[in-house]
Amino acid sequence: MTGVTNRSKSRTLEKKDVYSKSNGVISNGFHGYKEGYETLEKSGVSRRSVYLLNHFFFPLVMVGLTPQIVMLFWYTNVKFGRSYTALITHFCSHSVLGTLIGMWNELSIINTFTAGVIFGYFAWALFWMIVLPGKEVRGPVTPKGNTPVYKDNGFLHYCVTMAGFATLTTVLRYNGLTPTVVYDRFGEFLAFMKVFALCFVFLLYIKGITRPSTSDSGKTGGGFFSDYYWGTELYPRICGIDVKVFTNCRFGMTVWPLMCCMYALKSYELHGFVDSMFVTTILQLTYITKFFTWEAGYMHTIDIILDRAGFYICWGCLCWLPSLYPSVSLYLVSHPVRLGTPLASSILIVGLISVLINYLADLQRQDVRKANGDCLVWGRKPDLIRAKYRIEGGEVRESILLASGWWGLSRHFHYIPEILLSFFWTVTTGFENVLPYTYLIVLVILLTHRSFRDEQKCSLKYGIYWQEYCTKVKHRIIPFLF
Ligand SMILES: NC(=O)C1=CN([C@@H]2O[C@H](COP(=O)(O)OP(=O)(O)OC[C@H]3O[C@@H](n4cnc5c(N)ncnc54)[C@H](OP(=O)(O)O)[C@@H]3O)[C@@H](O)[C@H]2O)C=CC1
Ligand SMILES: CC(C)CCC[C@@H](C)[C@H]1CC[C@H]2C3=CC=C4C[C@@H](O)CC[C@]4(C)[C@H]3CC[C@]12C
Repeated sequence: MTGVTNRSKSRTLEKKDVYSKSNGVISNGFHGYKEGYETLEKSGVSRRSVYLLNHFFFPLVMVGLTPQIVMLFWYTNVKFGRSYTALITHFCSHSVLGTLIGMWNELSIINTFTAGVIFGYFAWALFWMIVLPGKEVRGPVTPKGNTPVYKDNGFLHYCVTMAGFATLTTVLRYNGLTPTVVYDRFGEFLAFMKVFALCFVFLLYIKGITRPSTSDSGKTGGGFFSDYYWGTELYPRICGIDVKVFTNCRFGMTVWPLMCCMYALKSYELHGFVDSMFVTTILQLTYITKFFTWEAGYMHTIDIILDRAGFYICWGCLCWLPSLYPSVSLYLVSHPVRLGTPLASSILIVGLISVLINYLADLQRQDVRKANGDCLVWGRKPDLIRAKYRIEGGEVRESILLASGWWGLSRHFHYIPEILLSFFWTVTTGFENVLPYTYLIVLVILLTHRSFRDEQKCSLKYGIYWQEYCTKVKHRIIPFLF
């Protein structure tokens, strides 16, 4: 072990001069637009066009389209027999605008029941977020040199909320009621959340400019749409509550399992026990439980350290996530599939193995850093790169890049079990319809895009040390292929 550490140290010294010339300064959260220009300029695209594309058209298109997509996705589920073909045929005969107007006319967005349930849940989540105990954990140092501190009570919060839901369900059923009313009126919930979240993100935009919580804030320099989409603050806190922890973990990631349970219950009310629903529910709940046991690790991912609290992250977790992530369960409520015990248990087993691999990979890089490299990886001394980087102000820090174990197979190997897992929880629906595969398709796009964004960030942060990692571990996601 010492050998590895010493070797790394001397390598670092050899590189000192090169490092100071390399671009070792951490990106300030603006997603490396400068590098984007340079690459595109080389290919003949003018700086002005790239600027407009990155700062104006892309955010504008995303802010304009994704809220409609969320609603249309739900509408296809309930109105068009879960068929994209039927939706497109309707577009052709009634126009897209006509379809959207028809959809909105069917919804009463402002109703006290929907608002009551949503704000009731907010109050519940905030209450437990504040009162539940948790170890103090420190996030990574920010580009401006701040170190955010979190209370690690996510797993407890998850347990309390699931127990609360079980109790509420029992009480309601005892009185002849059911929580599956959320399934019946999901369109209203979604419409309310969509509008609420758009306004909330606007308030965050204003807050980031006028009353930021920390120095990791400010405009992106790309105009209103860029600021609204990417956010104006990295770690906004309101009355001590961390906004991103709330939107991502206490809302998005907690509402997802609640909805899975609600859909499973609805399916049970309609069809009795259905094995496909059972398998998909167990796989999703296992994945989410895994997330909460590792929540402190999530504080080191680009969602938290790079992405600001804007439309992408906050609207995404308040609206996109509850609509899309549990959608396989939603589909199975009206399309129950009987798999039979051998097939159901095979899917369950391979799905659980996928969660385990994904978990072990995330844990491995975390453990190696915690032990400062003084540990074994797959029974051997780890292959490490002690990468230096500079934070704003010039201070140099060091971080470990693991180049063996899961992180030696490819640079984002853990995305493979993540994708396989969602394939397994989706394949329970069979191959009749493409609609339940929407989440899987979006996930593949999201993770591929994320791998590029992350590598751009790491390359900016670590300079030649990142190049060294890329030389050692040649492939991005799929070993020997990509
Ligand atoms: N279902 C979904 O929608 C999604 C799920 N996920 C899942 O979330 C989890 C975390 O996501 P992930 O994309 O990994 O998070 P991140 O992309 O944020 O993690 C990447 C970070 O890890 C550090 N890192 C990169 N390579 C190494 C290495 N070789 N050794 C040590 N540290 C390294 C770098 O941060 P540093 O600056 O600290 O060096 C890098 O920025 C995964 O399990 C993923 O599958 C992710 C995205 C979407
Ligand atoms: C606006 C939209 C087009 C896009 C919104 C995307 C976000 C909702 C998602 C982007 C990254 C996602 C996540 C990253 C990592 C995670 C860890 C994993 O273990 C659980 C899931 C998740 C929290 C996941 C949640 C959705 C995103 C934030």
